[in-house]
Amino acid sequence: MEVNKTTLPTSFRITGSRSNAFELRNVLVNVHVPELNKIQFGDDNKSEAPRSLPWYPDELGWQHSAPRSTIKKSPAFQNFHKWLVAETEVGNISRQEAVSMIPPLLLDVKPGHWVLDMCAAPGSKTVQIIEAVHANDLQDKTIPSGLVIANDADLKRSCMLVHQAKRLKSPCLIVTNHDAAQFPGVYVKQGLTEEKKPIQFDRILADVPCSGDGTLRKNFLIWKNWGIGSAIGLHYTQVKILLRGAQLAKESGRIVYSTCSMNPLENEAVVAEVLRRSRGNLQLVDVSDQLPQLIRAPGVTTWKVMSKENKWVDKLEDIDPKYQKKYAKSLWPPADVGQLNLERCMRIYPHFQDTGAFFIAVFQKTGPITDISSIDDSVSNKNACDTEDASVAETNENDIQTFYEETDMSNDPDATIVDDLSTNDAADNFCVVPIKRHNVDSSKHESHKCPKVEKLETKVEPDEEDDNQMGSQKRTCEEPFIKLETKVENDYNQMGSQKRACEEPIIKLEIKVEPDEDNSQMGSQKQMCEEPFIFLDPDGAVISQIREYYGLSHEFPTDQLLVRSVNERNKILYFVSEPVKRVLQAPDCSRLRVVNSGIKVFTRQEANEPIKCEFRFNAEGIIMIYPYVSKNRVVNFSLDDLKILLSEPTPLIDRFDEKIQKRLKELDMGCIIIYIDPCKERDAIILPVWRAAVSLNLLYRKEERRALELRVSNFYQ
Ligand SMILES: C[S@@+](CC[C@H](N)C(=O)[O-])C[C@H]1O[C@@H](n2cnc3c(N)ncnc32)[C@H](O)[C@@H]1O
Repeated sequence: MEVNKTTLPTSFRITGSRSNAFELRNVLVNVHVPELNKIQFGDDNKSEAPRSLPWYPDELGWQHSAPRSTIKKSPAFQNFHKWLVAETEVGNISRQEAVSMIPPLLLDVKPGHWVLDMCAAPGSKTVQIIEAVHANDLQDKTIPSGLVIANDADLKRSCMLVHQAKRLKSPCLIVTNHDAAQFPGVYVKQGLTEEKKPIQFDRILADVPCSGDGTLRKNFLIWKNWGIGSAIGLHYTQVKILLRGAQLAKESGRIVYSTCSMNPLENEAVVAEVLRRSRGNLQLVDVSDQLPQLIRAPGVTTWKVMSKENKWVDKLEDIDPKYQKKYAKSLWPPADVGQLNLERCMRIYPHFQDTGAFFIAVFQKTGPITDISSIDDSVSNKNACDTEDASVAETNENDIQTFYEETDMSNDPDATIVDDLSTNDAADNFCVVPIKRHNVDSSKHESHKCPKVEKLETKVEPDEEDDNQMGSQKRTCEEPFIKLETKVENDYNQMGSQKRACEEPIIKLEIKVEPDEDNSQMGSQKQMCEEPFIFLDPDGAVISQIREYYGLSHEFPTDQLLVRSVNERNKILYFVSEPVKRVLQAPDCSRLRVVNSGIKVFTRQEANEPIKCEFRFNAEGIIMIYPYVSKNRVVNFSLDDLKILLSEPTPLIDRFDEKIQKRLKELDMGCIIIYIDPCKERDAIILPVWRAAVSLNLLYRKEERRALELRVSNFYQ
């Protein structure tokens, strides 16, 4: 308990599948850590320099405990902090609680896997999953082939997730917004055949809402609001979510269940109940040999339930009969608890290795999980934890809620929300949900545009990539019928750059409607933004123009390019992986509330002078598409040339060395790729650049530019 009163160290991960992960780790190890080690802090003169988490693979997980005052005082720490912030902004580093890194590692995701992250927001673990799906990108230089569906019942939080995951630029991701316990089954095409089967996943993560008592070290409200009722109520939701996950897993698929709670009612009791309901078709996996340096305790096999009167109760029958129906029988250990291998679950306590607390159970599916509704429920308290009859379930859910509301407020999300959701760390804490049924009906498609998240608002400078100075229309909802006056307030919310879901400009735009356009859809502008994903004809005019101009190889699957507006002058072409395409094209895909998918690969460019190709590369997709582009539009730069490119927004071509000038002058105005091979141990830098009449313009957002500048300055150290 004493450890829970101390400050939690800050932890972060260097993203593992990115080309520069090892390079960044080397900068940390060789540049920052030695500098920080020179500084002595505190009374005991102990260094608080970052140290790697011994159990995290490849030395890519880190932790440091320097207090804010230290960071402020020390220039070395400030440098380190600046580096951390810049690399975090562009997605090369993720701030994440150390224990929260464990479930995705045990999920054992492989490239090409289909993965469902059931309760995914704000997305720390989704990011790890995406990294694992992309682990072979570097070796193969192939188009990633996996599928990651990241789902959350809370739309606002789904949008935070979009923002978070977007930095990884993955064409494999679909973000959805459903109650995980009712995640819809959609029929998808099997391989190359036309046969369609209900979607099933190789891997499922159920990082469920919980009471959050494992986050006591950073979430002070838990101290105040914790009560016995929250776990009892959440147990029900957790069983439903995990059962649905088990159903959606492929046979032989793996499911990881996790909570940031230490309470057996939310952990072993849920695991035991789901094992019972799966009738031998789920097994707990022994993961004791994995992450060997991680100190952990086994799952417990005995526990009690505390009654409303604050008395420990050994079995349901000992509860006052008039309240018995308020408790699920599955809250108590089942009679066969000894046979369930609950000791294979993993408990991490704060004092083990200076972290928060966490619970993890890893399952393997060995056979079909019978339709839950047909399971005989005679063993458990049918009333309290049944999915057979929705109305019964709902009544009981509400009963349990009301019952505990009388004495404590721990189920009130407002009482437990941390007050700052702007960092992952803080958002990680937001685990407690109201026990009330989510009003999410997958058959009804009310608007699922991301609402504005006031706290995430940020200013985007006018020289942002898509607001570039080249006279193009502002990045709006891609809707064709609105022309923005050039003077716009560039005040966007920070939810990522994909307008449809999350990038609603905070509207202070003067809009001018072109009178001669078809305005029939104007009334439903919102609707427009929710247009389905429209795949382009690979032999159509748009793709032919791009293919010809950039010498795009036929190996590049242009049939995975899509637009998100019915307008012919589509502004942005997105790319999705083949499995994502299969899902988006499923006949019943409309059952899925898709919040976001696809990475931007091409953007329509308008220029003052005639240009041969209307589309330029987009920074989001450049690394993926580079191997497929003819070298005719690629210019090799040295690090010195790169420094000139970064020295100002639009450096004149004449400033570069003569060879480069000559090469640039051979190329007509339009988009080019700059390729920099800094040295053997480092990965190439590949940049989209606009070659204007007399100058160059790096097509990067300012955060990306800042991180690149820092990286270049590190090359010179
Ligand atoms: C513990 S947090 C998830 C943290 C996340 N996995 C991560 O690593 O960033 C639990 C999440 O579950 C969501 N949630 C609550 N009830 C849900 C439900 N019935 N279905 C799906 N998501 C739910 C909450 O909105 C919250 O974002």
